[in-house]
Amino acid sequence: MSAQFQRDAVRAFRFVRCGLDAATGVAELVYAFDDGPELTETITIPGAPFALAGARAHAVEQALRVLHLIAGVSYYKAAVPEQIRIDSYAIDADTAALLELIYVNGLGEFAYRNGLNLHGKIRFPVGEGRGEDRAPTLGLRQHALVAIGGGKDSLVSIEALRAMEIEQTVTWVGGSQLIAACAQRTGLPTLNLGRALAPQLFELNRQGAYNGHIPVTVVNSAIMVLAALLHGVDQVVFSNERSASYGSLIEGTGEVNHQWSKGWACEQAFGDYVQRHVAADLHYYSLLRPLSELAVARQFARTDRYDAHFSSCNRNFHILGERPVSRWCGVCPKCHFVFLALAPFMTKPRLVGIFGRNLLDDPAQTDGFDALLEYRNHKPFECVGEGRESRAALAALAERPEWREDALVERFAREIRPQLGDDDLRIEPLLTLDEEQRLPPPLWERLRAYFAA
Ligand SMILES: CC(=O)N[C@H]1[C@@H](OP(=O)(O)OP(=O)(O)OC[C@H]2O[C@@H](n3ccc(=O)[nH]c3=O)[C@H](O)[C@@H]2O)O[C@H](CO)[C@@H](O)[C@@H]1O[C@H](C)C(=O)N[C@@H](C)C(=O)N[C@@H](CCC(=O)O)C(=O)O
Ligand SMILES: Nc1ncnc2c1ncn2[C@@H]1O[C@H](COP(=O)(O)OP(=O)(O)OP(=O)(O)O)[C@@H](O)[C@H]1O
Repeated sequence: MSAQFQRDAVRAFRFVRCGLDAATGVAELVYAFDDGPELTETITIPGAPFALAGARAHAVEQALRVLHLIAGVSYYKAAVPEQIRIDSYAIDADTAALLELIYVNGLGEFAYRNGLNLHGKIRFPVGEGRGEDRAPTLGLRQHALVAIGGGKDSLVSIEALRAMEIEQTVTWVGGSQLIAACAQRTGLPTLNLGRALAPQLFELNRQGAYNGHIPVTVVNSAIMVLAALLHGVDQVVFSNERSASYGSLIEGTGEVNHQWSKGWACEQAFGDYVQRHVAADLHYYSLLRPLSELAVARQFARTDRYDAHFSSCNRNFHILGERPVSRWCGVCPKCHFVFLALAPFMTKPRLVGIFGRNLLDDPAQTDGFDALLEYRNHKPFECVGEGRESRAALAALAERPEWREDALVERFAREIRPQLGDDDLRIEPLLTLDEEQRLPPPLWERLRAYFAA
């Protein structure tokens, strides 16, 4: 970008065009501010050439457009202008409603941190004379593209699908070596989807664009839906647990959910949309929706297959910047939470071996753990479990001889626990399966049996 970016002078964000080259599997998603230079994000789906015709070609076009519209959130946020324009195709009211839901809620943390109010401000233009599309059934092959993120959650799903003998391909977006190593460790077929943000975005950031969190899970979901159609398979599986539906409670503001696009509202809206507008037999669902973070941690602890490979620490996943020296930084909210969530279900030497140290015996981490407990602070803007899960996990550790003398466990028992009622501190009620989920019905029954076993 040559001219200096003046975010407040921008009038319109434009969805310029999108296209897919079926011969190479490369999709281009093009955006612009006003009449400024084009910003092009590139998505690469391996496996080309793809033979597309008839209803499948139409479904691919629909999936490409919805990806274009959702991935635009990374660029729109740079200026949050009054106007949104779609230059090369029209959308219906249903599509506009989905996008407004995703943009307003998925940018909730971004808006809060930047002092913006997006409610009622984001309006996608609805084209004239378009009725609602009803997607046909395409006869997709029974097979799951399962998203892998390098952390514990997706590995729990992958092992569950393996146990239930569901054919799966372990799939991820981007160039993370850590995710690649976990994927390889599964021993299953893999698929690595390419995503390159428009390089000018980083320059816009340097020039004072608005910046902040975007709903990355629904962007990855839309990429995987496109990949599923190109590969002719009928399931896109994520591993978002029920705890993700609950945000941080901010005094004077209300609930702000960092992980909104991992929550139930997003899964329902996006999954239903895909079946109505893209392909009636393409199922998008989260296998872990019925589980809390603690239930996922308990399940993860049942095998040590990934101990030396996985990491939930987000410092591993930056696009820009240096790679961390260790898989676990040990000081961020995700390290704190995952250590705490696994502790009730693993031997202490195994857990300390994974992290390389005992985070609960380090007084320097007091504030970090207090935020998880919602004690004198709100739950961090990160993908961590609910406050009640952290409180129940610490209460359980306070009863265990091997943990109770560690600095932060001892402090919890002395200072915090007496202020809490016993009902708030039991782990067992947090381990039950919830009914809220959108798994294909026969799979739900089998999954129930698997987790109960
Ligand atoms: C790795 C990470 O946590 N990144 C967040 C961080 O970004 P940062 O500037 O420190 O570095 P980069 O990730 O390299 O990004 C550089 C800039 O690129 C833009 N950008 C990046 C990805 C994208 O999809 N769209 C973008 O526009 C952005 O301008 C970046 O500054 O801080 C940002 C907030 O300022 C966060 O938005 C970055 O988060 C990434 C989108 C990300 O992938 N985060 C996941 C690790 C993450 O938070 N996953 C959650 C799921 C949450 C959800 O679905 O909403 C999880 O752990 O479960
Ligand atoms: N690069 C990626 N490509 C595709 N899917 C991803 C990617 N990163 C994360 N995901 C998926 O997004 C969802 C949310 O990610 P999240 O980080 O919570 O999961 P995780 O890495 O499996 O576990 P953890 O919570 O321990 O980090 C998961 O279903 C995960 O598989």
